[in-house]
Amino acid sequence: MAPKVTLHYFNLRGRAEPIRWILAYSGEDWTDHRIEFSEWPAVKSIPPFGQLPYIEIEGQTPLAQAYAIMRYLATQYGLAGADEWEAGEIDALADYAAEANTVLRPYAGAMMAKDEKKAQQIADEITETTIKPFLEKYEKTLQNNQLQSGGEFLVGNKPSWVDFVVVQLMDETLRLKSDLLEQHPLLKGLCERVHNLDGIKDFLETRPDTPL
Ligand SMILES: N[C@@H](CCC(=O)N[C@@H](CS)C(=O)NCC(=O)O)C(=O)O
Repeated sequence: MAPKVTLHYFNLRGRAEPIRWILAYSGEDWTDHRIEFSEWPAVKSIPPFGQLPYIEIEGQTPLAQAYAIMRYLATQYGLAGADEWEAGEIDALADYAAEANTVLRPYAGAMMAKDEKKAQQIADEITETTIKPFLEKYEKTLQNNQLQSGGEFLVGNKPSWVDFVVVQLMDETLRLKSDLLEQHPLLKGLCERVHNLDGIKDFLETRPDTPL
């Protein structure tokens, strides 16, 4: 039996959500520890860089930084590509998604400040401009991968952690604009496939409803 993982994050989807999907997919027992904002000042000194998310695994020192955590867990659970080249391709697509997530951050800031008018204004702007090129690139990646390897995921012919990162990004942008994927059928199909993977389907049905 693999040592049990505890994931610490706020009670939000945010940076932890694709980590949760990796853990849910793994079929292993894990703990989804959600920290309230009121508790945070008292525990901020615990994680390595004073930030969330971080994970604890029995017998190890804590591991922080969302992408480092995902890479580590994905390697444990067969979600990090078939070889080192695929692992590199996965990293590249994940780093590209990190840029798209940066675009979404002002929206998250406005939501956290409970300024819904400003959040809506930001959502309208970014969905009309900055998000579209990301969608086009991911749609093209899926098209190329289908031609090259017959795969229905972003890299190779099985799911990897970057599928989870990109589908979460799609989920978040769909909350801003519900018809965003109408012109991107392959991305829409990827979202459905990932949402229905073993472990992830159950997790999505039972996760807490949070604003971000
Ligand atoms: N590069 C880090 C960034 C982590 C980060 O900014 N975490 C935020 C929450 S999303 C946080 O801990 N904020 C509270 C604080 O810094 O006190 C990662 O990807 O994990």
